[in-house]
Amino acid sequence: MGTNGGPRKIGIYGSSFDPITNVHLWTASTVAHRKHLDFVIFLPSSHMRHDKKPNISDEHRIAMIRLAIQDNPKFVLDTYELTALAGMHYTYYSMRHFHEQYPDDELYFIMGADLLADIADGKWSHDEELIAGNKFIVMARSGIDMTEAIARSPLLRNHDDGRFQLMSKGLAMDISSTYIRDEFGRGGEPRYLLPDACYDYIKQHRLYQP
Ligand SMILES: Nc1ncnc2c1ncn2[C@@H]1O[C@H](COP(=O)(O)OP(=O)(O)OP(=O)(O)O)[C@@H](O)[C@H]1O
Ligand SMILES: O=C(O)c1ccc[n+]([C@@H]2O[C@H](COP(=O)([O-])O)[C@@H](O)[C@H]2O)c1
Repeated sequence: MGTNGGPRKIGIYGSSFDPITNVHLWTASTVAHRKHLDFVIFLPSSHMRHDKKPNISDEHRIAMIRLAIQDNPKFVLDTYELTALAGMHYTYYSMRHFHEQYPDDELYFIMGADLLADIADGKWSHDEELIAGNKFIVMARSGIDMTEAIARSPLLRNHDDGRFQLMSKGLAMDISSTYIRDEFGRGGEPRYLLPDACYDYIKQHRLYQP
């Protein structure tokens, strides 16, 4: 039960988390605060994804998410996609799983506007069922017009009944995992772009080295 006695509001934040960054944490916390979410599930994506292969093992990705979220009781790790069978590792199946796990709660898939544009361009699996059956919190990203992305896609515009909650973060903070990986790989110093414990973990395990 949520704080107001109604259903709980749960955000599901999917990413390869390769590695988790301070922007993942800050965006999750901003969304949770503004949208009054009871908690946010951090959902690391499968190594079976065709579009994004992780650069480190699932164990390392999980370990760093644990270190990053340990002090925040509203942040929870779920490894569902890491054990999903091939072909069942898509967001549609994950959301179906979470609806079964939390049947009385309101679920929101949290994503950046770049992903909304990808869905508009037909790049996601089971997009009809995913959109029809879910609600989304979409975070603005510079250079992407969210309302235009919805308008240009028949699928998105015909489900534009309030299920897309568009949110401008108020600050264009663009720390990417790619940038951090490149810095580690090329002798840079990405120290304050991710939690100290994750920085130390990467150094200790010599991750992202060429
Ligand atoms: N600065 C940001 N503002 C809004 N959304 C973001 C931002 N960075 C990432 N996201 C969103 O967070 C989710 C996970 O992003 P992801 O981890 O792929 O980003 P990334 O750090 O750029 O990763 P990579 O560099 O490995 O591609 C996606 O929904 C993405 O749109
Ligand atoms: O289901 C899909 O077809 C699909 C295609 C691309 C991305 N996703 C999900 O979107 C989330 C963020 O993806 P990305 O590419 O920003 O790391 C992550 O949970 C992925 O599993 C999902």
